[in-house]
Amino acid sequence: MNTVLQAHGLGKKYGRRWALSDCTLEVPAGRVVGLVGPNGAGKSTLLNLAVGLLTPTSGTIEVLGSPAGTSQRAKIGFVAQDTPTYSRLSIADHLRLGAGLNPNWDDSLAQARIQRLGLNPKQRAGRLSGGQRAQLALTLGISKRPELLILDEPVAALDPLARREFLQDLMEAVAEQELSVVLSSHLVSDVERSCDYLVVLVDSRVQISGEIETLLATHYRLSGPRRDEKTLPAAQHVISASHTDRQSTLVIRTDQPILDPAWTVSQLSLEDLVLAYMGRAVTPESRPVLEVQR
Ligand SMILES: Nc1ncnc2c1ncn2[C@@H]1O[C@H](COP(=O)(O)OP(=O)(O)OP(=O)(O)O)[C@@H](O)[C@H]1O
Repeated sequence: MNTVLQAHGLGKKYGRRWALSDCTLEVPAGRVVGLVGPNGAGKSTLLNLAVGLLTPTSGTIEVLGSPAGTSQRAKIGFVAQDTPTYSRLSIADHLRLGAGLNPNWDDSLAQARIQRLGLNPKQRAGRLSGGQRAQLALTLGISKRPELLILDEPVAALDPLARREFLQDLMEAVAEQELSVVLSSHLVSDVERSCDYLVVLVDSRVQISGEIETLLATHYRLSGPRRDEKTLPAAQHVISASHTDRQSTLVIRTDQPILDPAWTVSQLSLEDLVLAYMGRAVTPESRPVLEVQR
């Protein structure tokens, strides 16, 4: 498998607290990866380690086949969570800076995007709205023609229409430039719309990662008469369980047919699947990374 991002036992500690720990992950090339998880799960920490802005306390991380670090920067486009821009510089200044700093800079792409967005190149970045700033940051990220684009909650500040346009632009860039993308988001609907690969990070650990299509085809909701989940066949891995006096509802992962007629079996939406993993307490048993690929 050709990977753009590979982490083994990766950890980052601030003082005595682990922001990310024991993170093992492989992200294949050519994907648009959605990284989701609750606040404080470690998403930004993972992305900052990937772009070399942080150094690991433990473990390793490789990006595009080499250890993450400064030598990789030209190949990676990064839009940080707060979409940093220089408030006193104009949009045109930002594009000039981009051209000066990036060997593969595509100026016609950058100019065309700014024009299509209806932004005035003379406008100072400090005067742009949050959404416009995010669009400028995306333009800078895409126009350096990276092999990997990493976006940390790029749409958080955008209204629903601007969000949709932003993601459409991103999809176009993916189709035109053959780049891989990793984006973190709290909005599963956005991930569903734009991503084909999912990583769920909870409490600094990867809970599941895999192709979204495969994940949806291997997870089910079972409901039926109350039952102890320990009595399920070994091939049915329980992700979440809730019980009333008479009824049990389980989310399970399996690649085998479900034969027990006592269960009513239904498919999960991506949101249900994410919530099932997000709600899971991190216990020693839930720690192994579940990698689902076909
Ligand atoms: N510079 C820092 N110093 C100390 N602790 C930090 C620092 N940066 C992050 N942390 C802690 O590390 C943990 C992971 O933070 P991180 O920002 O990676 O989470 P996140 O998943 O991106 O969260 P969110 O969805 O809220 O943006 C949190 O508990 C956070 O408080």
